[in-house]
Amino acid sequence: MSQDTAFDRGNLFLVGPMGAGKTTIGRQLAEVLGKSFKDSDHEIVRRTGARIPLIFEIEGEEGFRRREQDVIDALSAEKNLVLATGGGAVLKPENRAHLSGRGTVFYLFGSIDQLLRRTRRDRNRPLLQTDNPRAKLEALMAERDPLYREVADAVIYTDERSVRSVVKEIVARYRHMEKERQAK
Ligand SMILES: Nc1ncnc2c1ncn2[C@@H]1O[C@H](COP(=O)(O)OP(=O)(O)O)[C@@H](O)[C@H]1O
Ligand SMILES: O=C(O)C1=C[C@@H](OP(=O)(O)O)[C@@H](O)[C@H](O)C1
Ligand SMILES: [Mg+2]
Repeated sequence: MSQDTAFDRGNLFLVGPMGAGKTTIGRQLAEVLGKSFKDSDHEIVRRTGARIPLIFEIEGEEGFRRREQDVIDALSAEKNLVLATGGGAVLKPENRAHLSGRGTVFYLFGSIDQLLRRTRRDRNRPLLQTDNPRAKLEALMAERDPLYREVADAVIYTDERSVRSVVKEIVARYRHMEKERQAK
């Protein structure tokens, strides 16, 4: 599918590591743009009736990824949506194809220090419930950063920046893309 068709669906998809701010930024971005907001993790929890740590405990990461794939497939098919994905959504090639083919993808980037600060108090991310969350985040970023870049139309730096300023930058860049699209 061409990138133009992807743009015309009116979808913005947020990808990036845990703690980049996808859920927080996504909700505000949707409000500013007058679009609906969905979060793939929230949808998984809603459909399953179990919270993420319990899904990991019972079904393992593999079970979670299967559920995530179903949800990404369904949500990315909607229109005029801001979708915050989970940090591992880019792992499956099917998800990457849906995200890049059905909307405009923003990679929210954060340094390891920043990601650690934003995730250290939250017990809801099973992958970080380890003795060394820094090493875990480093390993995940080494594997996933190329995948985030592969699907992204734009990379947004979030370190030391307020939610408001990140939202503002995404809106500006999206509006610019819209203008370029209309000029064609
Ligand atoms: N730009 C930011 N500045 C300060 N705090 C932020 C920023 N973005 C997110 N946060 C905070 O970091 C934590 C993790 O954000 P969240 O949106 O859950 O990230 P993600 O969905 O990418 O894992 C939340 O407590 C959120 O309020
Ligand atoms: O990076 C990951 O593999 C995960 C990220 C989480 O979402 P956030 O990126 O919104 O924290 C959630 O999907 C799950 O705990 C797995
Ligand atoms: Mg999130």
